[in-house]
Amino acid sequence: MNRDVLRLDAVTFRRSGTEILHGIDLTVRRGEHWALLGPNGAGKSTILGFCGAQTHPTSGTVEVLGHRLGRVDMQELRRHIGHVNPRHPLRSDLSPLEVALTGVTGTVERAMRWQPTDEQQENARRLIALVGLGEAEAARWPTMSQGERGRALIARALVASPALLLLDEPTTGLDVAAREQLLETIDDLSRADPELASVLVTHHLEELPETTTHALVIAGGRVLAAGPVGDTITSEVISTAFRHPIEVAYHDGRWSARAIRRALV
Ligand SMILES: Nc1ncnc2c1ncn2[C@@H]1O[C@H](COP(=O)(O)OP(=O)(O)OP(=O)(O)O)[C@@H](O)[C@H]1O
Repeated sequence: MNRDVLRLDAVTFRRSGTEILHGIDLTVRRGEHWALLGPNGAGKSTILGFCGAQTHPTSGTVEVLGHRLGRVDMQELRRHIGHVNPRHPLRSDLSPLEVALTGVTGTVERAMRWQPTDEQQENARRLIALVGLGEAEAARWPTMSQGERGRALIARALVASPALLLLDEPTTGLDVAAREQLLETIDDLSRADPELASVLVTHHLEELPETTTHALVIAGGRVLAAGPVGDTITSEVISTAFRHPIEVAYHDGRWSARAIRRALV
């Protein structure tokens, strides 16, 4: 069985006459959890756009779940990818369960004239409990906290049993407790389904889940380092990426970073 979930080969991307990505290679296999790290404007969201079958590269090839972009119905492919976008444009006052069910129809709002089956309801209810929203039946999207929204969106992403989960800065804007709870939820998902693969975009090492297996560090549209997380996230690589002297540390499954201050004399 082919274990590649995602494969980018020599991918470039050009917009408005400027090359934004220069020859990106990335292979994600089943059960791997990748972090995409880099400063503002590095090209992380653009790469996630390929992973999510949202955009085509200018040159190079992208294969998602065994299908080459350009030769496949992108909309159909997207049904098998769970994409958690913090700017999810939902407007109506759906409950967490209803938000999760929009993942079945692949719509932002509740689909017109559509009723979930008992089995779909049951599955969505199970996922809502899994992400820790089992007690939040009365919550409604417009007044949910950022953390509750993030969890509801993860349940929505999982409802179609995706092989690939994409998380775009899932913990941005959360307080420390909500961030830690969400990271724990992500870790639980990885442990519950050893075949699930994921790609998580962040600027912050502190926001990497413990279950992160690999990292790709990018700056200025180029890969600086990629591979197993422990070999890839080093003070040297992160300092180069963020163009500032930074010391990284790893303790008990979690990463942190701080600037190296010049000693006072
Ligand atoms: N459609 C576009 N037209 C022109 N430039 C674009 C377009 N989309 C992205 N860019 C540029 O490409 C670069 C990479 O953008 P991208 O959003 O992928 O970076 P990022 O690493 O996700 O950044 P951030 O961390 O700030 O979200 C940026 O300089 C951005 O301005």
